[in-house]
Amino acid sequence: MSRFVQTALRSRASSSPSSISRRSFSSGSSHTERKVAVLGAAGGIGQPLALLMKLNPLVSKLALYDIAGTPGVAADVSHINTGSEVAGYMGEDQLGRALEGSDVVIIPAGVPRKPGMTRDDLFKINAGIVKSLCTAIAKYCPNAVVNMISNPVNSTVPIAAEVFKKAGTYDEKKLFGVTTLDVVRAKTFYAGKAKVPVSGVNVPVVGGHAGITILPLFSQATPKSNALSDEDIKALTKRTQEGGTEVVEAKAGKGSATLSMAYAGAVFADACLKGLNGVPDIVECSFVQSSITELPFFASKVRLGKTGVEEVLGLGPLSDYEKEGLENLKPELKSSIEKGIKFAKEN
Ligand SMILES: NC(=O)C1=CN([C@@H]2O[C@H](COP(=O)(O)OP(=O)(O)OC[C@H]3O[C@@H](n4cnc5c(N)ncnc54)[C@H](O)[C@@H]3O)[C@@H](O)[C@H]2O)C=CC1
Ligand SMILES: O=C([O-])CC(=O)C(=O)O
Repeated sequence: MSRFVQTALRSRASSSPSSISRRSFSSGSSHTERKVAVLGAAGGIGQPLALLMKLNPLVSKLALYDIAGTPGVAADVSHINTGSEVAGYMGEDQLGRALEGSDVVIIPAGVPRKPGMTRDDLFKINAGIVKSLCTAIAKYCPNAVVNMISNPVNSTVPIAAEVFKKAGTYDEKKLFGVTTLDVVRAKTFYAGKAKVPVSGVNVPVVGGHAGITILPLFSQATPKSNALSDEDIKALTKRTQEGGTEVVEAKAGKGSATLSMAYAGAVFADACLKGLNGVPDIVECSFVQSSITELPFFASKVRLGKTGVEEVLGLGPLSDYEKEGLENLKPELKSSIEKGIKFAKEN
């Protein structure tokens, strides 16, 4: 079992981060030392996410953990001449050291979907993986901000909350389900249909992260477009809700979104780091503990700050179509949340 070879590769380039990285993940104080750990770092999401975090000037230490494959990924990423120090950790006996001192822990560990599966079909395997990783987080870096990518997010976030509660370390301000890919897709699809430059587009996406629980609020999209009919909005909503399935089917058995997810995960982690560093007015959508509906967890816009969630923002005015979508998603989201809580309580 423990033939795990430790690999701690350290590279600290003396040069400052490249201009590319500065453009990609901008501003904020880059002087605060921040450690980011990626759990599942050798996977389809983990590898490009490790690359993008290595390009982020706000990161000073990058810990790459997986049950296999991290020595190669860490060696590779560590040669990039940006300022952060990279270390690879492999196997459970090295998890503690990977986590110690982390400010942000990103979790893309677990199995992805194949065609014909729902995200909930991943519960059986991923629930246990998330539970054990969160148990270690509670022990080794209880104050870290946690970015949960592993599916089904609608259940894995409640599992994490229960694990932290049991350990006495739960801080609802520090637990985030990463729903940024839904926003990324909504922006791209809206810009394409409305024929506006995507760089200026914003679309809030609320609810959860599976099928109809993903509710893009195109009525609040900016810039406003008068070119879109009700039918266009319905089609954009459906495409956003099924964006993950579109990729799963296109990959035809070779997994789900990895590159766009790594991008989305890097955008969200960058926002968390900026918030921690005191950069004002950082707002992103995320699946968090919430009281804006009757459900205990809900995705909406949140303001990020020095302690994590500074404010959970309300839903704002909804169109009739969105109001209907909101009511329709609640039963499924409620049952996914309850499934996660039940699992964590019984295991
Ligand atoms: N939140 C979101 O928007 C999205 C979530 N996902 C989810 O992200 C997860 C990962 O997807 P991929 O990277 O494509 O899968 P993958 O199979 O390519 O990579 C998963 C990695 O997790 C590792 N792993 C398994 N058990 C582990 C453990 N106990 N500790 C640490 N690492 C462990 C594996 O060794 C593997 O390297 C899936 O659950 C997928 O559904 C995927 C896309 C979007
Ligand atoms: O669809 C999947 O299984 C992966 C995922 O969450 C996404 O791409 O949004």
